[in-house]
Amino acid sequence: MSEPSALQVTDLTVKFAGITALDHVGFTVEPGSIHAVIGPNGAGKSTCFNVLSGVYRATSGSVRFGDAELTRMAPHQIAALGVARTFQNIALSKLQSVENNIMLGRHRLTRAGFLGSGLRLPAARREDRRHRERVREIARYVGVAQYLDAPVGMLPYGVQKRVELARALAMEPRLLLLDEPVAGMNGGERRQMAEVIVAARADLGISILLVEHDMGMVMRLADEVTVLDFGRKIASGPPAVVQSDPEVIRAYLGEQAAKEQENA
Ligand SMILES: Nc1ncnc2c1ncn2[C@@H]1O[C@H](COP(=O)(O)OP(=O)(O)OP(=O)(O)O)[C@@H](O)[C@H]1O
Repeated sequence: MSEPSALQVTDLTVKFAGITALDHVGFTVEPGSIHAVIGPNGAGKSTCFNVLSGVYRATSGSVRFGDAELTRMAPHQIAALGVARTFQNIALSKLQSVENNIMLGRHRLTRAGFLGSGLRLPAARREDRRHRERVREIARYVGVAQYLDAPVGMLPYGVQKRVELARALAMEPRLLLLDEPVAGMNGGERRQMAEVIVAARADLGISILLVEHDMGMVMRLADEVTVLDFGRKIASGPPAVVQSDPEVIRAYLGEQAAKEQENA
């Protein structure tokens, strides 16, 4: 077991042509905690996630996971450190079975590699069997074991989201980045997903960083919340404190007013 590591974001700035999407943002995800990043539309949440997982480059600032500096790493190098992510829009192979999709998460842990498994060498076969056993275990854990042989595209949306979580867990991560894990789900699906997230933290001891629009979910799940607005951090702290912060209320009321104006 490797030592638990904190994720430390310091002075993170990301500029696109003419837009400062993140402006000197800082926060720490403590080992074993659930940390939420929230904020109105366009606040910079996705940009932040994309920098943490190596998809976007930071303009300046630092992201450290334990001793590693992530800002200059490619996505696969970050994944190899034990940082797994899910996507806002499901990124699974729709025609492939649930089992094969979850297996993809185990690639970084596969020693035999493509050549060995392609030639069906005995060692590769044994390894493949071991990985498939773990995949079935994880599938049971997130409640999708009954769908292992089904093509992902045939399954209800809420199940697909759980398969995506299973694929991320199959990487045996130390830090899990969840991008809007309950977006588009109904009430029952949201509750199930929340239970799995809480259980994953408790049973596996991993840290979880989530971006989420569902405030009820954030308030129930998160130990710490960081609030962004127009790329700046405007508040941080435990959910109850953040919820009653005047600047946070103002930011969300501003968003509400903008929506009402759009609909008028
Ligand atoms: N690839 C990009 N190129 C140019 N501008 C971008 C890019 N990605 C994000 N932005 C801009 O950066 C700002 C922050 O966007 P971001 O998507 O990070 O916000 P968000 O908080 O995730 O919003 P939402 O809740 O709507 O997903 C926005 O002004 C957005 O238009």
